[in-house]
Amino acid sequence: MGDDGLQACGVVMEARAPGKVILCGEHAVVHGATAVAAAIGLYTHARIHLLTGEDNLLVLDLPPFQVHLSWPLSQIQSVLDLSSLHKAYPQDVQSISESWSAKLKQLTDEQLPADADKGLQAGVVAYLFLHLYILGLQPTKMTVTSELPIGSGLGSSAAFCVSITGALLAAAQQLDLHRHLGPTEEGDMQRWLDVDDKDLDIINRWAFEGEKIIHGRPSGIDNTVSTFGYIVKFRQGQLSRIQTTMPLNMLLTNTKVGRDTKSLVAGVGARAQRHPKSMAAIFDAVDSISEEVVSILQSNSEESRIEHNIDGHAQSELVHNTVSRSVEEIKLEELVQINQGLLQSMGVSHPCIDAICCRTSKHKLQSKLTGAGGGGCVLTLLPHCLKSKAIEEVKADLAAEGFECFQAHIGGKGVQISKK
Ligand SMILES: Nc1ncnc2c1ncn2[C@@H]1O[C@H](COP(=O)(O)OP(=O)(O)O)[C@@H](O)[C@H]1O
Ligand SMILES: C[C@@](O)(CCOP(=O)(O)O)CC(=O)O
Ligand SMILES: [Mg+2]
Repeated sequence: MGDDGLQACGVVMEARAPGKVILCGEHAVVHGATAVAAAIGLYTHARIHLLTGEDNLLVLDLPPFQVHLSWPLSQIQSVLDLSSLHKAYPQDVQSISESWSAKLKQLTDEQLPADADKGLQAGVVAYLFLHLYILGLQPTKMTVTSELPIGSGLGSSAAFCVSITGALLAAAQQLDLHRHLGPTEEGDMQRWLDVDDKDLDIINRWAFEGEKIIHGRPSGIDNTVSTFGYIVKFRQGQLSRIQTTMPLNMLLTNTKVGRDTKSLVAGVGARAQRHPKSMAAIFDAVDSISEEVVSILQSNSEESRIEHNIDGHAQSELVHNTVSRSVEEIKLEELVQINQGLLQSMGVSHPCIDAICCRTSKHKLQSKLTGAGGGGCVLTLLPHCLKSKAIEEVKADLAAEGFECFQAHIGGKGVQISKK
């Protein structure tokens, strides 16, 4: 018996799914443009315990929200028509119907405290939907923790959907897992297993259905990069992995201004309806930026990183604005600056985001919002030659303004599973 008095039957599965940064193309990607995103080394963990039949409950623990919810299976059965579930099996990905959406909201609202975070309802509805469709009415306890700031543009909603989908499919014994032979991450004693590619596709498609419940109209880029990891180019549901030897270092700064992706995406959609031609031109410009970013990342780095002087002597780096940069870094910084300008035109910047861009530009560094904007996080490109002392100066400058800065590993693996 656990601390909470529940009878776990010994099967525990855990999935971890990374957050992301969008290097270029957020919002425009919802309207069909190309975007480039990378997984970051901050994870959401979903741990599922199968409970014995004595505990006829679905239990959901969300420590970041200090929320503990539990539904008797009999209550769920009395509210929902579960006949559609008999036909469903995990490979057959389904969308939530209007009637299920209304009933799951009702089940959620009965459990959530009156002062609960307003975005939380959608997350809980996504959990109930994914649980009932993937694992059915099996009694379980799911605990979801996260290293990601929630509602800050780092893809916590997608990491939430991907991790719970991974845990549910693992508990349903629907995943082929591979032991990877590489070293475990420093300090991480847990053994993480990679998921077979065909199963990653199923995780991704269910997680997209969860993102739809939370976001309204997601492009799918966040769940895709959280599932598959690495650096991806994404356009209209199609992804391609970007291999690059270019060092991609960035500083992430959290404005700590709360916002939700759903209303920002809806706001851009409304602006596009009011000004279809002008906004289409902006989305086209973003598409060109992303294509250019992809070709920079994929350029034959060693060769093109060498700039030749007029007298024919090669110099490996250019001195641009006092810090040495490769030609690619200069181009990337300009594209980041242009993309931020276009995001401002879409109406998704914020005075705090503008203040961070302004602060970092005083250090000759370029920044843009990442994710939905309206607050949340800003990324700042750090040229590979920038000394750690200079990085500390930028961080101190931003901290003095009340902003929180951090660095994260860029371009790591996607969802992984651990069995206990
Ligand atoms: N660990 C979590 N537990 C519960 N819900 C979560 C968690 N992480 C994300 N969510 C859901 O995702 C929403 C935030 O998503 P969103 O507005 O897209 O911001 P972002 O994805 O940039 O963090 C939350 O309101 C909640 O519904
Ligand atoms: C604005 C958007 O491009 C990214 C949203 O990312 P986030 O939820 O703010 O982490 C929306 C989407 O692509 O689904
Ligand atoms: Mg999100």
